[in-house]
Amino acid sequence: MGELTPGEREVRRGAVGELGEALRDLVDAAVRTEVPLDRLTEATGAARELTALLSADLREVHEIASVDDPETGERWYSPVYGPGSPVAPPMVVEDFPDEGRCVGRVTVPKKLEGPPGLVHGGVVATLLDHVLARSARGAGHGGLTATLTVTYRRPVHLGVPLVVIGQLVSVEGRRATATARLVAADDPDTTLAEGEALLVALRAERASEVFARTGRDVGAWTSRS
Ligand SMILES: CCCCCCCCCC(=O)SCCNC(=O)CCNC(=O)[C@H](O)C(C)(C)COP(=O)(O)OP(=O)(O)OC[C@H]1O[C@@H](n2cnc3c(N)ncnc32)[C@H](O)[C@@H]1OP(=O)(O)O
Repeated sequence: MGELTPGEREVRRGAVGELGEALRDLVDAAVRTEVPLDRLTEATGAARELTALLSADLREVHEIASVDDPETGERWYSPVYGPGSPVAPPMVVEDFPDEGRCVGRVTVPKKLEGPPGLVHGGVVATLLDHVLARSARGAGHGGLTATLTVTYRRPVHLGVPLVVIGQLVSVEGRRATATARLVAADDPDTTLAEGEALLVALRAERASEVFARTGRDVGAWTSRS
């Protein structure tokens, strides 16, 4: 699909979000179902039909979605916040660029379980990584995560509203550092997990190489975004 007009993009974003929500419901049912074997077989056939329907026109793996905005870095299929992603929890993020801060709200579903009833540790790291990079990005210091330290202080439960706060701490040339906390919405004083990251902005020529296969100008990952 070629580039969309702003109006077309808005309409398609709405449809992508609706499909994403339906697929998240499907994934939730798939990981919680205890229906008999014949129902599982029937569902497998229906899932394969749905795959064929969507596969009639697919992007290449490096291609950026027509609903995305590569300049701002907004990704409609982000595994963290993408409205179209079946695997995203999804997290809803509010940006406070003047304060170098962003605040994510998320309730982690069954599909992202680690120990029984608890959020997988890699998912906790992913949520923290997102707000760490995003707090810097929002303040104009786009970059890739070079180091990420996660401290798991308390078990994080599935199905509980969580708040994840990212805060840009310092910027020195192409390097930025940020810190993040994850808390339960109803107990904001108890830290469940915390993160610290070094984010390094790509040099412009390196960004051109890294993102060459997307065929687009991806400005959001350099310090000039
Ligand atoms: C709106 C939506 C917001 C979305 C947010 C999404 C968040 C997603 C975040 C991610 O998942 S990013 C993906 C995971 N990360 C990567 O794939 C990064 C892979 N690593 C690299 O590409 C390079 O190693 C890296 C860009 C991090 C650094 O390579 P460079 O060649 O640009 O670094 P260079 O060697 O020139 O070093 C630049 C500076 O950073 C420092 N540095 C680099 N890596 C470091 C490191 N690992 N530890 C400490 N310092 C480091 C280095 O010392 C130097 O400091 P100085 O400027 O003071 O000399």
